[in-house]
Amino acid sequence: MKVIKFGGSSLASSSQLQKVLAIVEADDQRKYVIVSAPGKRFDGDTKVTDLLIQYARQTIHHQDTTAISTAICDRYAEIGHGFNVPAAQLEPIFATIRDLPKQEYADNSYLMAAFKAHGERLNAQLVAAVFQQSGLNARYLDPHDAGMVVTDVPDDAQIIDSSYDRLAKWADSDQILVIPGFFAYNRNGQICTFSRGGSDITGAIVARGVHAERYENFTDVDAIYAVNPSLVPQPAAITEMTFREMRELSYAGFSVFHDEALIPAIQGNITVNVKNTNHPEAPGTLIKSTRQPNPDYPVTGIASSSSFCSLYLRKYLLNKEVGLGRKILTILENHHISYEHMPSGIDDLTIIFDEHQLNPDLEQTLIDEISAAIHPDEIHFNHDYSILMLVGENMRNRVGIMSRAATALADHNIKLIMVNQGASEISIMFGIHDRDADQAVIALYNEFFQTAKLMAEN
Ligand SMILES: Nc1ncnc2c1ncn2[C@@H]1O[C@H](COP(=O)(O)OP(=O)(O)O)[C@@H](O)[C@H]1O
Ligand SMILES: N[C@@H](CC(=O)OP(=O)(O)O)C(=O)O
Repeated sequence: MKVIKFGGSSLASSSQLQKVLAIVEADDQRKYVIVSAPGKRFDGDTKVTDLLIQYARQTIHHQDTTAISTAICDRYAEIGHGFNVPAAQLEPIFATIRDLPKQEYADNSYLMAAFKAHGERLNAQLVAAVFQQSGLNARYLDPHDAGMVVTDVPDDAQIIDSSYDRLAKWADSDQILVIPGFFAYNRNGQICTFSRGGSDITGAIVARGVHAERYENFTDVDAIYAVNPSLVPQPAAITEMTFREMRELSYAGFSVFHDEALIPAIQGNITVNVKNTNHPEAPGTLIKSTRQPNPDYPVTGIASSSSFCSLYLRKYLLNKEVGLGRKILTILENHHISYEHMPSGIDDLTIIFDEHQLNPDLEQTLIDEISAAIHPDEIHFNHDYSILMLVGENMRNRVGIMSRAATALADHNIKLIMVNQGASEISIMFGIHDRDADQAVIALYNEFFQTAKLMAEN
């Protein structure tokens, strides 16, 4: 049995859904179909999830929502009309969209979560109707009925482990189950979503729950490439990579697959196959527990992400002060803030955060409270901060990778603000300025892929 997830780009229009239908029909092992909300049809288009976010904001601010709700209905109408779905089946979808503001929500964060989740929920209902009309034995399965219960964080929920036993009851389904991605319910029955891009997470959870042999993740690229293809034309395609490699790369910017989706796949040891809806015969990329090393390429992938910021603090004799780390971490904990990394020196400490957790007021509060607690000689936030990651299982036993990387970056005059090697055996992390990020990825790609290619050819 396979779990198969289609991203927003694969479901953006009726012509894309035709391809999805053909893919599902082509393999009777594809029994669990996870769907995202309709995504972008062309460059500059808006994803339905983003339209729903606008709709939620206008509702919260008591603005006129006629235009935005019509725009959302139109996206479902185009898909439904493309398959001649009867009005009797489309009308409840439109009514649900129009009635979203009339429902009761505990507060605005649950309102936002419920609005966003309807992108997936209504699309899964529509896709199930299209499948049935095309003769497939398919039905919609709501995350509630599937048994998926998540933590009570409306926009960044985590699956609760007991969900897996309930999901197991759906194993070996005869029917094709069409399940919306991206959301589930907390213990009070309220909708909470995963973080953005989280339909990948639903797919991995269902794959683990029903003990799938494979999790196929269909998107709009032929493979996961060694670098983001928007930076380098036709970069090297990765045919196989390990879970650990992909987790580090997706965390640092490979948006093609959500980093949190790897955890259920690892726990269930389920091979993930990233494939292209527009080119399903291409083998795509396999993500699995182990892989064959290729000695010519010590590096598997290079990623960068600007969604980080750092808090720098200097205090003389920082290394001698007992309890300093605890005082800082307690302040962060009191504000429900997690940190990503914390490299330290003799007198200096840098704490790297996911920028989305912070805002100017909170930053000032943190500076004030940390200053009162430890009296630093210098303390400030730095937002011009990107993380650059060089990842590869083969780096583990190789000498000189750091030297090659640092030289390639220096040759392009790229300043290193932070270097972190050692915490992970399979990656090197650099902190650099945002403005250098793209050039840094290209410089490292040329060093580790173009040079290796030339050597292999000669
Ligand atoms: N290393 C990479 N390899 C392939 N695609 C990547 C990579 N890094 C970023 N991407 C981007 O990820 C996109 C696919 O992810 P996403 O937009 O979330 O698709 P979907 O709509 O299927 O969920 C690709 O179109 C590409 O622009
Ligand atoms: N629709 C949600 C969840 C998701 O996973 O979407 P996509 O598969 O289009 O990345 C989002 O935009 O965040």
